Amino acid sequence: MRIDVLTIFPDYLAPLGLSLIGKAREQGLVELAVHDLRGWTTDRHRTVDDTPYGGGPGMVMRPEPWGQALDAVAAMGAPERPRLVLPTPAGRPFTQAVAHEYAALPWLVFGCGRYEGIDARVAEEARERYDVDEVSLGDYVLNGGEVAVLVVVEAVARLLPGVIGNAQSLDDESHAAGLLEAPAYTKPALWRGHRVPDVLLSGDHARIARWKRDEALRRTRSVRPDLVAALPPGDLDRRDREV
Ligand SMILES: Nc1ccc2ncsc2c1
Repeated sequence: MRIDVLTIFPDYLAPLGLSLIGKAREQGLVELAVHDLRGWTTDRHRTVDDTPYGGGPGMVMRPEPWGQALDAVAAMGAPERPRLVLPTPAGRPFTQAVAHEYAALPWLVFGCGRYEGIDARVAEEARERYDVDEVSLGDYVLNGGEVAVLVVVEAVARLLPGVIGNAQSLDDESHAAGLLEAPAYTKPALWRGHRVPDVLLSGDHARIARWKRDEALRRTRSVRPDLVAALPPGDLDRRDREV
């Protein structure tokens, strides 16, 4: 997978060179390039923002540098048509399903907005050369898209074959099968008066699997009933409904 990131704060993306993503890059599983948007400005002050039409507070990112930058990046991988991902509080929810969708793509280009956002014509015009996707990480607002890109890139890259050592762990984690994961425990069996549930020490794999399923259901019903309601009808058996 190729990943390009456009930002006015390239240093914000430095963590992508560490640990998991760093190894994925070393293994050639991910090819990452971070580009400074100011490289496509033409004035002495390298201006990327201006006052908003219609008034209001703050500044809006100018379309010209974005247009030039997106032209240049599209040309780097042509004739492939990349997915342009624009993190924004006004986007569709970024979920584990979207992470899997992205992980199946050959090329992601991320555009990091700042200020009050990017001139709306940039996303419109980019559709000529990109499949454009505005995504939200949740109902809160950051100062820019960079932190959101760090989250999305990690969520996607870890799904790529070979990036996670034990791929099986992807199957049991939260949201993998529409539920939150069961609580996890390790040694010691007794810690500050708190015992590990006996079933996990039983060695009875069928009972353990059932316990994990029950706990996942209980936890999901408690904090994310919306996820239980969204499960396909066939996913819950009669016993599940009794949990
Ligand atoms: N450009 C921008 C600004 C704020 C924000 N908050 C969550 S994603 C995002 C993206």
